[in-house]
Amino acid sequence: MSVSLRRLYIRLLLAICIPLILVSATLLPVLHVHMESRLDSLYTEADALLKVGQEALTRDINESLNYALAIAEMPALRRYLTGQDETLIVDQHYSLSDLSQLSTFLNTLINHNPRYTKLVLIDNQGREVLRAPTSNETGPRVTGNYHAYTDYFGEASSLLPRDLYISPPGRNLQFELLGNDVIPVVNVSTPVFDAMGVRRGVVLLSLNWGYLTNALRQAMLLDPNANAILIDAQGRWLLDEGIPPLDDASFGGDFASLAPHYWQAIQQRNAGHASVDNHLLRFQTEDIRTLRYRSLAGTIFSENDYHPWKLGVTLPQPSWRSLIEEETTVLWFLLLTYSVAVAFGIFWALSSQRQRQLRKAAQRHAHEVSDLYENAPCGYHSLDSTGRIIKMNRTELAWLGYAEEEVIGHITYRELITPETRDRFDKAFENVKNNHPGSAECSLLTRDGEQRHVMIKASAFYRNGQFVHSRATVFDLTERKKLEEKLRAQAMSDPLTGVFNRRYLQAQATTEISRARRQHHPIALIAIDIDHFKRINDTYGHDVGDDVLKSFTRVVNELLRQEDLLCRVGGEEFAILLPNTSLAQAEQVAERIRSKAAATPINISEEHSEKVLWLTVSLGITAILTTEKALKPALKRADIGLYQAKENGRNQVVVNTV
Ligand SMILES: Nc1nc2c(ncn2[C@@H]2O[C@H](COP(=O)(O)OP(=O)(O)OP(=O)(O)O)[C@@H](O)[C@H]2O)c(=O)[nH]1
Repeated sequence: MSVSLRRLYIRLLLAICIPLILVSATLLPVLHVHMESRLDSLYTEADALLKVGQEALTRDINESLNYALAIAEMPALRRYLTGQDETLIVDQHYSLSDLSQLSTFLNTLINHNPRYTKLVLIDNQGREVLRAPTSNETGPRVTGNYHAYTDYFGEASSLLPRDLYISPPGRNLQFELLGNDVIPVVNVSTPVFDAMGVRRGVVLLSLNWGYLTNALRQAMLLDPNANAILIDAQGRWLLDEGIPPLDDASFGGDFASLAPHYWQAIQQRNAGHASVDNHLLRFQTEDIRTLRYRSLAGTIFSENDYHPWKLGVTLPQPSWRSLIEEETTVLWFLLLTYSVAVAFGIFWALSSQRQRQLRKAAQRHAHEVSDLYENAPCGYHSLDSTGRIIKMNRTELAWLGYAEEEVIGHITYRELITPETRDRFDKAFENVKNNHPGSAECSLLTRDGEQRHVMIKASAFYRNGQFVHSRATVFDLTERKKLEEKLRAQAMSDPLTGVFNRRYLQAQATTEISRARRQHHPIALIAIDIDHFKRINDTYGHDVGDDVLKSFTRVVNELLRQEDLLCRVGGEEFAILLPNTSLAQAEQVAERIRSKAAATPINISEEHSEKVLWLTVSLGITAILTTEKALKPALKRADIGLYQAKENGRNQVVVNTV
């Protein structure tokens, strides 16, 4: 995977993740606050429900206790119970109709109040003397039940007036009539005293515990999700039905083992809140013995290990999911925000990738341009209005042999130009400063003292009508000049021997003649022809003839001054222009050539063997008149001398005077 592609993927990942993080960072506090407020209201609701439930339960129990006390203090009941005491003389005034009235009253009371399951009057010996509701078979009279060993009788027998004993909630299995439902009951007993304050027995009132606790459940109906908890000090379940999530609980069940988490939370404190199994538990301790809601009771007794009870309310706690599901508008808004953010992020990732590609392309382009500027095959420079160099490319610096820091801002370009060509530069630079194109062919002086012939073409950079700097392109003409020189030399020289040719002789002769005229110097011309050259060609071949020609020119050149001009004017014919030379001097030169040629052996190789050739030359000499405009007449005269030398037998010099 390429680096740029990997970078794109990372950016896309960021584009998706960063909005997600930002949206989550925004959402979480909002949801958290929301959750907090939900929890607060849940706490408030739990408190309210607990209070309502507690009041309902308390009110019903207190009323029941008050009823028990009121019954115990009924005069008719007291009288009846006193009459049942065998140790006393039977009350003559207590008739059967009184008993019937009392029984009817009590039956009515019990039958019409579902809160109670039974009422039993017990004498001091524990014998049951009256019961409501009454069985049809037995009538209101004694049933024969004996309560002497029951807790409620035992406890109430020793209580003071208005004291009460409350039994632990339990099933109504003792002395119940067969056919009655088995239901949870609480037995409340209180002593009965006669008007004289003598203890006459005990009143037992069995409370329908399911009915009483129903008030608690009714209170929970305020919230369909709310459930009540009521357990005794040992962790026994005191409601006749279970609650979710304790559906298995039944009256008397071991709550502590059925719901250990709840039990653990409840057991630790008397009251408070706890979060258990995704439910909020609000609970408090209730001691039925200390309930004093409009109570007439004195002291209330009970068995200690049953009290106090724990009364609680559970409410399901809000979950994050339920919270989000409730806030669908917020959820949609956040999803929209997230989508927009992701879309924007992806757009950003793609566009930044594109920008990066463009930037890279621009950098590459700039680099290419810079490279082209710096390493172009021509020089580039910029000059300020004073001609100081403000920019110069590497190529031109290399030509000149300077480092950039030595040139830029330190010297004027003019200083780099030879004095001979400086005027051309100055003129061209003036043109450029006047916003006209300027060009000049100049020679640059390099650091090594060499010269470079260049063509400078420049234009001006103007801003707001003001000259800012010049921009020049410099073409190196040195090589071209050399080539031109070479071509010119080639055009002027004989390709075989390297000496000048006839054209050059004629051109140079004009110059030399006019100089001789100006300087009043003599000037002479020698014509030379190799004798019997044809024979050499014919005998040894044309190549050997060429070698002989080259060898001869080398011999002659060694005998001449630098200003003398040896030229090949024909096949084996040569001419020598001798500036500043008199005819006599020319004759001496000619003689030297003749004798040297005749005395110089020429080595040739023929069919794998070395041979030596000897040759002679004939020469004609003439002086060039300064009145003559061209070489032609003098050349003719020299040729005549040459022919004469040939005629005379060759290998000789003939002077042809005018
Ligand atoms: N090898 C060679 N031979 C050349 C060249 N130019 C001319 N020649 C030959 O030079 C010879 C000149 O011959 P001629 O004019 O008869 O003169 P010669 O043989 O030197 O006789 P004289 O001049 O009378 O002494 C000819 O055979 C040409 O072909 C050349 O460049 N190379």
